[in-house]
Amino acid sequence: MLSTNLTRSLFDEPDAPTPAAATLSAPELLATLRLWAEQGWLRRLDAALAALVHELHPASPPALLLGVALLSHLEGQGHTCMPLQALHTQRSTWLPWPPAGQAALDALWPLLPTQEAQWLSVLAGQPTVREPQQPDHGQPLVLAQHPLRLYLRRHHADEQVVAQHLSLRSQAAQDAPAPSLLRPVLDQLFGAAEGRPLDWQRQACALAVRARLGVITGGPGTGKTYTAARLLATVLATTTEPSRLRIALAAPTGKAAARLKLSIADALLTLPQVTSPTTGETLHMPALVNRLETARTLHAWLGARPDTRQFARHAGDPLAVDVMIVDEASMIHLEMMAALLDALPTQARLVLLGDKDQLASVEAGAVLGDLCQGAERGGYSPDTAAWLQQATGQALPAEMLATSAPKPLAQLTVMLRESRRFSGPIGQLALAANRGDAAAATQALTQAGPELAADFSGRSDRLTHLALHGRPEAPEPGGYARCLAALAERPAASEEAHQRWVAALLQGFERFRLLCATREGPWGVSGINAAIQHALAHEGLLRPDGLWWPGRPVMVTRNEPALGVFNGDIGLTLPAWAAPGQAPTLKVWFAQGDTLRAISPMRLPHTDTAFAMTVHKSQGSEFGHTVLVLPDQGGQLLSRELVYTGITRARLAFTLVCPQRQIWGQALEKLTQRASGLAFGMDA
Ligand SMILES: Nc1ncnc2c1ncn2[C@@H]1O[C@H](COP(=O)(O)OP(=O)(O)OP(=O)(O)O)[C@@H](O)[C@H]1O
Repeated sequence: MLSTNLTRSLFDEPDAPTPAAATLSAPELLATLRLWAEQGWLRRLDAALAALVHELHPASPPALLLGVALLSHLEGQGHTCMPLQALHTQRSTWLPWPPAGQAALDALWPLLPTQEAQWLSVLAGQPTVREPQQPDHGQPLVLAQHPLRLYLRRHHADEQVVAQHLSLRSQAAQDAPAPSLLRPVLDQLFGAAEGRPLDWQRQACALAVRARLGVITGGPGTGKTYTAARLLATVLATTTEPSRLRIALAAPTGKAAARLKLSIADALLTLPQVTSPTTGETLHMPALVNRLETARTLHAWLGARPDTRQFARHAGDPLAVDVMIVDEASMIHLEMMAALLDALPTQARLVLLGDKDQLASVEAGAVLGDLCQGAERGGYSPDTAAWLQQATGQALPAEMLATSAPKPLAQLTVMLRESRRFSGPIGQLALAANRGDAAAATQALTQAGPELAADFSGRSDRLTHLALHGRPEAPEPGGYARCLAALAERPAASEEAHQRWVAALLQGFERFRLLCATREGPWGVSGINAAIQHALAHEGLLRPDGLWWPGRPVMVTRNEPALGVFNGDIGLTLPAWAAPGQAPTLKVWFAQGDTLRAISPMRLPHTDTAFAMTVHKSQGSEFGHTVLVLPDQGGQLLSRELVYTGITRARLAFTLVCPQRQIWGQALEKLTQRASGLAFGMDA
């Protein structure tokens, strides 16, 4: 039933509801939401949550029931809250539903208040809604102000945890090395400062040791890991007992973690000699590299428990680390960041590395994006600028100083701007895509050298041919046929030879990958995987038989901590070593740094075939030749960040396959916006 007050207040509005909306009973509204779920505009969960709120409090106003369903829907799209004023003023941005869905929304839209004050009077005091300052009785919803936004309680709690920890960590650490101590260390690591252009890597090193948190963002090849290695050297050179420092390396995926460890170890070994101004001793880098533990996924560090949201490490039983460097931080969602900050001892230093322009995680929240808002413009306070000048010997340009009240997080964040590895045609394409400059991106794709190519033909047979045979003219031709031809060359001589064969096949497979925007449909992951598998079988390169067959590449789709593999890890199904006369069994092989892990397929029930994978799942990985496949229809998943992330997975060659040319332009135009209150929580 509609509450009488609400009905009256809605009818009093100039844009009074259509009678249909105004006379809708709660059961009718809930039935409509279920219908929307059947249409695919909402998830079943979204409609069920509205029903739960109604069940908890049958007098809940319809605006609340519809609002909850929309909030839950937005959560599924990666938002952590629903901005109530923006929902009204920018409806098509937050709810870009198809035309039929829009028409259905139109009919119920008058149920929703148009002004924050009206929302406040509808929601405040509802037994299912809590305001942050009110006692927590387990209300499923939280209403926060300035600006007014509605949360599912879990996200509000996580956001509070993150905001509180970040605020604490952003204060200058009491034991931060004095600028006079830092200066000689940075000069040894980066060369003398005088007469050199501003070096953001040097600034990043200095800022990251000033507080308990450092955020280093930058595009591919801008030297994030190069800087992180120097940062470690800086910490070691300025502490009194460097041999006791416990250093942890982490990333959201196993592949990214392994890559971080290799890059950091390489960078440490090529550092110039550094003498500690504290101890007077020269740092012994090989010893430090030997002491570095294997880099692990965040799930592994935190002790993720399968099928629960619980972690073994938390404030009551924290991680035993002094410095933690986390790469690919753009993939960390709100809940994971809350768990990480909760489990990290307060005195430990946290350094986040990542590219703020990449796709955010599938799960709700875009923490790195929130932290790096405005990073291009610096926003440093006069105090930070003076401290940096003393520590680095370089002055920040005036345009990098804050023009209004300086934000605490800006004082910890540095954006690296010069790409060292990514300056060729792929780099140019990535820059154009990141600017949303479709004309420049298309020109780069179609007129640059053999590194880049585009196929707008819409012919699936051409895509399958590309998947099998690559582009012979490209610096890394790619194509699965070449890689899988080695399947027939399994050595029988020795177990070592067999291991080398497995390692070479895994390496070959990593040189080429198809990345799709979508899962379903002929241009999505499942359709393309099926087409490639069929074509490889047709050419006699594979013999698919049941679910498991030699040459089947798989992606693990669930964390399996007991097996040492995690969601997103990629393996290849190959025979195990068998002594002469014995039948080999099939194993799924994973490369983990320099070692191979073989797991019985029976122990891996949660896997997908992975000739093609989603762009989302490719984050943290790079391939010699990357093929980005866009769908033939637009949709919510397409965005500039998705295209940019796809392009920046390519090391030597990139091919775009886009069956409808206008989809390319549409994708580049659409910049993703994720609702979050983190910045407001931090500034409060
Ligand atoms: N200041 C520098 N001087 C010389 N070489 C550098 C410098 N900074 C980075 N490099 C080199 O540039 C390459 C890319 O650096 P690095 O791997 O640290 O970048 P990244 O930002 O971590 O890249 P990705 O986003 O791919 O992880 C490396 O070979 C590194 O040694």
